[in-house]
Amino acid sequence: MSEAIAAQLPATESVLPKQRGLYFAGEWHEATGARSFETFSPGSGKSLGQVAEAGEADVAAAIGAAHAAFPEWSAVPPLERARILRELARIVRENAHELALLDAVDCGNPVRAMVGDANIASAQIELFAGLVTEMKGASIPMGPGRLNVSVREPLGVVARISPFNHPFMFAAAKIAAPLAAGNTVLIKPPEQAPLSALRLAELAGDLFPPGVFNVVTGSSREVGAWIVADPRVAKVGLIGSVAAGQAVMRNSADALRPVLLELGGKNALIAYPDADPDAVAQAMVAGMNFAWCGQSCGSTSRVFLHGDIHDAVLARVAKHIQAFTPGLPESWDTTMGALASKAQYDRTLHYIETGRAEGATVFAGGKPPDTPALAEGYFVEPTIFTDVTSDMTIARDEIFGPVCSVLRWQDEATMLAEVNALDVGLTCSIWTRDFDAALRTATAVEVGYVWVNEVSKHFVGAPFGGKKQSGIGREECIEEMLSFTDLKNIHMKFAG
Ligand SMILES: NC(=O)c1ccc[n+]([C@@H]2O[C@H](COP(=O)([O-])OP(=O)(O)OC[C@H]3O[C@@H](n4cnc5c(N)ncnc54)[C@H](O)[C@@H]3O)[C@@H](O)[C@H]2O)c1
Repeated sequence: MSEAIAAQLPATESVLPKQRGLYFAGEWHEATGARSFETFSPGSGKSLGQVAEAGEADVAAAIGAAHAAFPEWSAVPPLERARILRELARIVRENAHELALLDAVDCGNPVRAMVGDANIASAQIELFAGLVTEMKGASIPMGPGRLNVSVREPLGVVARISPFNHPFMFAAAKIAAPLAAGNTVLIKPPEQAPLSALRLAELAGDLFPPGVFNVVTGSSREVGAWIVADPRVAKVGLIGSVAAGQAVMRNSADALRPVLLELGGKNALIAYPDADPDAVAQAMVAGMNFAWCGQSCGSTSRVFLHGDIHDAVLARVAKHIQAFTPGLPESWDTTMGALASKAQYDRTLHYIETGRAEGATVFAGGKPPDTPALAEGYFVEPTIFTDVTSDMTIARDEIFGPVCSVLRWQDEATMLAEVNALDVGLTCSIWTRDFDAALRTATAVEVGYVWVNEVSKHFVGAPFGGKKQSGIGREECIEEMLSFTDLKNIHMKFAG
């Protein structure tokens, strides 16, 4: 089976985008001064070529194109916008393997997992295509001869800035809601993995009138900062770290511009004494998203095991963790890829050292693999620390690497206080057969997304987002689309 699919995968060179420039106003542009930066494959260390390095004037030109296209696009009837989005979804689905391979070589995640990403992107685009007529307003009966209506209007230029862990999925899926609502978009893909956004523009850019969909690339955070500084941008949606979210919000203050922020997490998996130890062991591993080296905002990297089942769960973890062995991302059989960059690799190894130094026990992994074929890439084995306490650094910081911390608990109130002690609150996974405990805990945890006897999965249409410093706003649902609209109230009085 896997051989047959591997045979269908195109050669890596053939999936690289030919265009490496900036895409705006429906055309490809060189960056000012023909500046560029090099992008590398984190699995092999090999160069994947040059990509345009946008300067401030280039960013301004791309925003100008999006701004100029807004009146035309916002006037396109909703069902026509939906038709174009469905066409986009079809193109994404038809090219899922090619796009997945491109992401695999550029960001290090395994190709098989990235096919899933492309299909999720497609499903989300279809969701928003189906929601275009739900951009409804309301009316208030104000009496005879009067009509009071509230209408929803698109905002204008929406900027979407994304991180490296799901490059294509974020490029494709995150444009759907703003476009469905009649906004134009500018995307800024991650500096570590910019290629799939360029390929998206190659494949689908001409579906839209010029200026409706635009892409700018760059190797530094400045590019994102220039976007945020431009007063013509009506809303910024950022997926990234808490620090970047704070910067975007701060820099949006002068313009009094709304922001949509999907930021980091240090999420808890909580297992009660009645939970099935094998199911919890499996969930511990699944919740870490080891396929993409734990580089997922929703990863449940703090595992709170009740003392009664602590040892029984750990006794079953090895069996499940075996499913994840670091391998070359472009190989169909690979179940766990490479970290996205040297910075992520160094950061992960640093936290592993810190965990050891602070007295936690390495239960699994804890080092790069010994495989010679992986020596040039940024690979780290799936790592589990036991004997972790809540005051340890590895129990507090988002590592964004394949490192899971296991904590033992006895008293529910103490455990919940520890779960809620951090400034972030994105997801939580609760394992119990006791309905009361499940509901009590789901209510008590200060997060935006809770699973009971499930983990890791997202559900198209269900609101995803964080509380506290994990973000502002919700995505993957109708509220995401409505967040790219504003309400206008119109009161009419008719003669006679
Ligand atoms: N909540 C979610 O849905 C979600 C999903 C994926 C990743 N994340 C988070 O992303 C982080 C990992 O990604 P990262 O290290 O690439 O994040 P990052 O914050 O360093 O970068 C993310 C993006 O923001 C840009 N950026 C950085 N600083 C900026 C600024 N001051 N102004 C404008 N743009 C700026 C970067 O260029 C990049 O495109 C983790 O914290 C992770 O939890 C969150």
